[in-house]
Amino acid sequence: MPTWWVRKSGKNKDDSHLLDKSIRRFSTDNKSIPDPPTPSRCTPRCNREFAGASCFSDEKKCHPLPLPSLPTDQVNGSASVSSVSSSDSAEDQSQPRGHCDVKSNGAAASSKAGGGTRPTSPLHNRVPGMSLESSTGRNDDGRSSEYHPLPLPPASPTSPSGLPLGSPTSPSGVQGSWIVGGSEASSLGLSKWKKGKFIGSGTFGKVYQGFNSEKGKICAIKEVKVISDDKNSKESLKQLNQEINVLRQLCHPNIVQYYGSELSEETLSVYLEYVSGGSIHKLLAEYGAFTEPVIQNYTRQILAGLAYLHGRNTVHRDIKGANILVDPNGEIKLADFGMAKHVKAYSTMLTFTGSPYWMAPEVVMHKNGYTLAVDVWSLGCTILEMATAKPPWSQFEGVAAIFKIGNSKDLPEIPDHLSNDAKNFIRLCLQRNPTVRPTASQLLEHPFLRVHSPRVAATTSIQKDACSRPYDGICALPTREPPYSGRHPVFHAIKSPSRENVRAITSLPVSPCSSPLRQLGPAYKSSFPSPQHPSSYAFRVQDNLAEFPGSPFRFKKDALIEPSSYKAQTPNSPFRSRLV
Ligand SMILES: Nc1ncnc2c1ncn2[C@@H]1O[C@H](COP(=O)(O)OP(=O)(O)OP(=O)(O)O)[C@@H](O)[C@H]1O
Repeated sequence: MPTWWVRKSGKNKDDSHLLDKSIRRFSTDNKSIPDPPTPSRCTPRCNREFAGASCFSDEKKCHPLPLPSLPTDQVNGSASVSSVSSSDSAEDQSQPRGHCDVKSNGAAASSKAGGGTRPTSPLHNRVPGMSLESSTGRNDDGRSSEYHPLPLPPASPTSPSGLPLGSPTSPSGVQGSWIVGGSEASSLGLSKWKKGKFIGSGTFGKVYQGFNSEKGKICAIKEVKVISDDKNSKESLKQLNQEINVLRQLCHPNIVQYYGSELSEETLSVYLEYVSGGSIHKLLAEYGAFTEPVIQNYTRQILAGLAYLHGRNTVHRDIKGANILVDPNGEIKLADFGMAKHVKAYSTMLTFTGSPYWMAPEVVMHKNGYTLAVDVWSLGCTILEMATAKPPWSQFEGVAAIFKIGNSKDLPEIPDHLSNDAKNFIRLCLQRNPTVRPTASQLLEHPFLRVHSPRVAATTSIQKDACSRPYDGICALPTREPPYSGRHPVFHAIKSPSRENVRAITSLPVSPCSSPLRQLGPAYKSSFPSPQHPSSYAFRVQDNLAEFPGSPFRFKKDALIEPSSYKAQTPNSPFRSRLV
């Protein structure tokens, strides 16, 4: 057994001075007024953007936002509509799930599997100065990103040569209406994807089911409204754009597949693989805590997705039950990449991002930034969530929990009924020193994930083979020994990055997550409420600051947020706040 399996948690220096420092940053004149408990969804996140690190403090780094309702003459000659969307070729879309052709440069793949030339994706009508990718029309890594893959359904026979100018946009919000962006349908200004039933809302938009009436395929459409001069809309668009930029480069059976995106006058829509089982969070709320074999199976798949993600130097930063979807076969799909970020070499990520209860100590303490290891901590928390149907530290209110995470040596309670392997696994994930936390790839070898049942092994094997198309010409997926074999998983062409020395791929600005959209009314609430936290409460911000009663933590009002929109971060109070 590798030594790190049995390594005790790294000795934790007394970090109270750091926390004190954090606390001292908060002003003391506060008059917070507790709100009544909120029944809203349990997706609390925090975001602390430090001066200089904030997206808003460095506009150049920000993704330009779509400019809604532009005069028609600005729209690249368009007669009436600014529509930014694109298409993967039919080839891409015709692949079964998992056969993806991920394009890192935004360009259509140049050749078919058979060697022929495949139709390229359309160049979109681009609004001057407006890009889904960046202000320069390039990704931050300098690669051109002139267009997105079109949201064509899998198995779509043809690819469009371009979107028509002046495509009519369907009225958003009308169920069953057509959405601009299809292939042949482009001549009609119609998409093959039809917006269907409402699935749920997140902080930054609503999710609908989409249906392709030609192929009978189903997708999920994540949609954000484009509202001129609306800060919330701007924030949501940034967040979704961030998600697009990360997701479009990923292809893994345990990561929700990106199909394409589209910007119309009214909405930014992202087309995603539809995962019908809902989130782990939802399953826990409906059916209660999972048994150990289920936890084991899900954990293995979460780790496979994470190992792939980390192999691309990308950190998810919001791993938790609500962001992990389960399909009817029990396949896990990591979702909600709005917080995800590529890790830069030697860079320190100082954004305070994530959901408090799942947040790693180094994020809370903002010690020298943080790395891929934050996802491993959150995984440990998610395992506890699966085992107890509650987030870890749930006996504490939001800031008290943050205090506990950041300034104590305590571990969250680990249920006694779990096996020793499971307990050991959790403890490894929850080591306070991130440098001794095992990587996702290493954890795949842990005895806890050893497959005892040949059925589970077969399932895992099928999943691994499913996504066999290369990324950038290199197969980035595990194709040899499955991780449960007890040997180190082999990820072709992926080097597990050293946490201290990760190569920069690109760095995309992370939108602050303090969007008030989390606090808004029913329209923004998920159709599936989180289980009530026993000690939940909300609070209101007065002036610029708010604090939890009896807590030294204070939250500065986000520049973009109306004071009344703040809520406390409890497991069922979905707020993101910027700590200063
Ligand atoms: N690809 C998908 N397939 C099926 N359902 C999905 C998909 N993506 C999201 N959903 C569901 O849509 C709802 C909203 O998801 P979304 O990712 O926008 O927000 P969230 O993760 O629930 O919350 P937040 O963004 O605040 O963290 C959730 O109920 C989620 O389970």
